[in-house]
Order: sequence, then C-alpha cells, then structure tokens
Amino acid sequence: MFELTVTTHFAAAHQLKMVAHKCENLHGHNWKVEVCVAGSELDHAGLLIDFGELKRHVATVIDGLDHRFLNELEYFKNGNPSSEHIAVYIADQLTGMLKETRAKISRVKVWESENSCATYIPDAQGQPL
Ligand SMILES: Nc1nc2c(c(=O)[nH]1)N=C([C@H](O)[C@H](O)COP(=O)(O)OP(=O)(O)OP(=O)(O)O)CN2
Ligand SMILES: [Zn+2]
Repeated sequence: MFELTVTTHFAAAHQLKMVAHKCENLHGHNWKVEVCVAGSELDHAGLLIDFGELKRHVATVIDGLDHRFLNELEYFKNGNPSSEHIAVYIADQLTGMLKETRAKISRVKVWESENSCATYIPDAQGQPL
C-alpha cells in the first residue's frame, strides 16, 4: 500500500452553534489541510497518481472554501462548519473527482490552529454529513 499526502491552506469565516461558547461569534481561521490518498497499484511510471493531478483536484475543492463565510455554503446549511465537517466535505468532493484513478482518499486532516486538528478517515461507503 502506498499513501501520498498533499498540503494546502485556506482562509475563511465561520460560526459554530455551540450554546454559550465564544465560537458562536463570527470569526475566522487560516486552516491547513492535509489530503492523503492510498492505493496499492502503481502506473507504468511508478506513480499512484501524479502529485500535480492530485494538487489540481485539491485546489478546485479548496477554491470553493477560500475567503467564504462557510455557514452560507449549501453543504453546511444542516451542520456546523466545524473542522470535522470541513474534513468530510473535502473528502466527499475529492472522492468523486478521483473515481477513475487508482488513488482513494485515506484521510483528510484539517488544522484549525497550530494546536488543533480534526482527522476524517472515510470507511468503504463514505459517510454523509
Ligand atoms: N472538535 C472541535 N472543537 C472545536 C472546533 C472544531 O472545529 N472542532 N472549533 C472551534 C472554534 O472554531 C473555535 O474558533 C476555536 O476554539 P478554541 O480552540 O477553543 O479557541 P482558540 O483558538 O481561541 O484557542 P484557545 O486555546 O482558547 O486560545 C471550537 N472547538
Ligand atoms: Zn472557529
């Protein structure tokens, strides 16, 4: 089994509905995102997937989050844009984009600050928000 990781960042605003918690106030983060894909078969060039192709897909998904107010996105209308839910969102979007490749999402890590990170590890079926 091989696992590849690409890392990126985005800046966005959110509010978390948590009773009497400071995170209910509008605020923002510079999130760091690590996307890992895994698979056991390589192509003729010895690649699971070209890093460049993987980075292009990740950039497409992250462009949809960057400089947004995340609560206004359709996907988060029924759930807080927590780091956990953001990780699921990124994994769901990428799963569709990678369907025709050898690479499957193995984990998505979303860092909200230097010290706080949520990791989503999809099961075989994936998991809806
Ligand atoms: N499991 C999660 N817990 C929290 C999340 C989250 O996404 N998943 N998010 C938040 C808020 O986004 C909040 O902005 C961050 O809260 P917190 O770490 O408590 O606050 P600070 O960054 O200011 O850190 P301090 O340690 O308080 O300085 C909350 N929880
Ligand atoms: Zn926050």
